[in-house]
Amino acid sequence: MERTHLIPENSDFNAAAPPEDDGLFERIACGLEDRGHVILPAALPEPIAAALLQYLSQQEQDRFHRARIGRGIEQTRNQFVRRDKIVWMDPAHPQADAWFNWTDRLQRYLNRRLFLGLFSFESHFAHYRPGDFYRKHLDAFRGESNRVLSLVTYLNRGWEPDQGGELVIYAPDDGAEITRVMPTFGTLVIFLSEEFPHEVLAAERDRYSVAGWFRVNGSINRQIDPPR
Ligand SMILES: O=C(O)CCC(=O)C(=O)O
Ligand SMILES: [Fe+2]
Repeated sequence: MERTHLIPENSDFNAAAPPEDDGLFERIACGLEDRGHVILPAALPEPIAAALLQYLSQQEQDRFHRARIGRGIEQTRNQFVRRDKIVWMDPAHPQADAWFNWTDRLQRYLNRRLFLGLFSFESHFAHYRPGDFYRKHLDAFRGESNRVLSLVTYLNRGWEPDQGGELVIYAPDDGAEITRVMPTFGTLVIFLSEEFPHEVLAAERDRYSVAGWFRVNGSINRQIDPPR
């Protein structure tokens, strides 16, 4: 059997550097350069979204746990700030391959294009049940974190405008509302972590997202900075 015929040319199997990503990566770079944030509806390539959905479907609900606010000993389970449940993604999981491949290529593209010096990436699934929220917050505080870029995408098919669950993004300077993003399937939201306060409004239905952070290397004494 000629196996080469099983894999069409220019298919996503060539994960090394599909040129079709460059248009998308460039749109992201331009948005970040001009405004510090970018919102692209239905932009995540379908095979990657599909792999994420499959990975998500293999996560038993009991693997989701309450997200903690803060780090180390200061971590508290703060029901007033956020109600979602999360599960960190494992880069070694077979269904995580497409996602981490893609975020890796994006990281390299943005480093080349914007000299961001991004060094690592971590991400988790989040599940918001009906009524769950995440109050206005920043993903990183200047000088206290090495999170540079926040990346969010959504895994909800058929989301309707009246179902709530929007991500509200506020301006860095005067705190005015900039935009509301519906959590529709494959929508990409990318913004500077230290700059943009944002919040997740309660929804009428279950809301699934992936949130991730690109970090710079904050290693001290030759210890590689541990993620999270
Ligand atoms: O799900 C979203 O729209 C954003 C989530 C978020 O802000 C976070 O996890 O830090
Ligand atoms: Fe956030």
